Amino acid sequence: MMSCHGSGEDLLEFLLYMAAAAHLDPELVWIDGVVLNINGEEAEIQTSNEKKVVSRLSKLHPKDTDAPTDGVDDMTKLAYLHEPGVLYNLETRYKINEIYTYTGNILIAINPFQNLPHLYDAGAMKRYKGEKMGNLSPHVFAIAESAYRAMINEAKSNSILVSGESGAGKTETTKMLMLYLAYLGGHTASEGRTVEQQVLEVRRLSNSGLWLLLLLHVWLWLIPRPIVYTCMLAVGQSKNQIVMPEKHIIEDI
Ligand SMILES: Nc1ncnc2c1ncn2[C@@H]1O[C@H](COP(=O)(O)OP(=O)(O)OP(=O)(O)O)[C@@H](O)[C@H]1O
Repeated sequence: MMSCHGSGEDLLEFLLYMAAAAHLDPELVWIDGVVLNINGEEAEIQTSNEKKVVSRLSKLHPKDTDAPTDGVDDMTKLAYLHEPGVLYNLETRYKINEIYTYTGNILIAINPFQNLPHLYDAGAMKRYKGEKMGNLSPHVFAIAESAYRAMINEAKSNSILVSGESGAGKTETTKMLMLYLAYLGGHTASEGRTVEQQVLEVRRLSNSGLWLLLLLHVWLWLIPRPIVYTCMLAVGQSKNQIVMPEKHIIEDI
């Protein structure tokens, strides 16, 4: 919690908070506002939707007033890392069609529910090729690039974990990953099909692949537990992660 010091004017200027907002509007989880007065453990707040509310100080979270108006591309750059701060940053970026944001080396992707072809065209793939993660704006291609380079440099298999609720965009994201990996693999034809065609054909198997995974999962529950834990650990240790936040959380900001 930000400390309160200085004159009354300082208070207005410095104490910007986000308040739990469910009691203002059931659609909202958090809302930003300015603290007008503090009385003991309670604060009077002017919210950004022009309402005055009283909230307990313990329910307020400091807002990062130094963050750029269009948000930060990596959550680790936020001065305060708390739930409303993270959601506010994602929402700010989403409004300007920046659907990707890093948290360290994890990529958070938000479903744009619209086509953004400029994000995935040949020019974009060319830009990300050979670039280290973090040199360019957050992108699913940067994750694929980093996984691919690590695989080549360490001469070991690599994996990318894509997780999120149903409809969050996992399939679309996986398509983009495969598109980029196919691009890196070159376009040399083998058995009459280019690498790109072959990789994209694998994509069509993905739904039946999911059923196989489900069967594997059921089977794993029938065999001794240590084996199950080993498999889960292997997934948990994947360095390249893409997380798709649940839709309702983003919509509730
Ligand atoms: N990056 C994106 N660009 C444009 N549209 C997208 C993107 N990601 C998702 N969408 C849209 O959202 C829809 C749902 O996405 P998708 O099928 O990838 O979700 P999913 O997480 O795989 O869902 P499920 O787990 O139910 O299979 C897509 O059909 C597409 O219309």
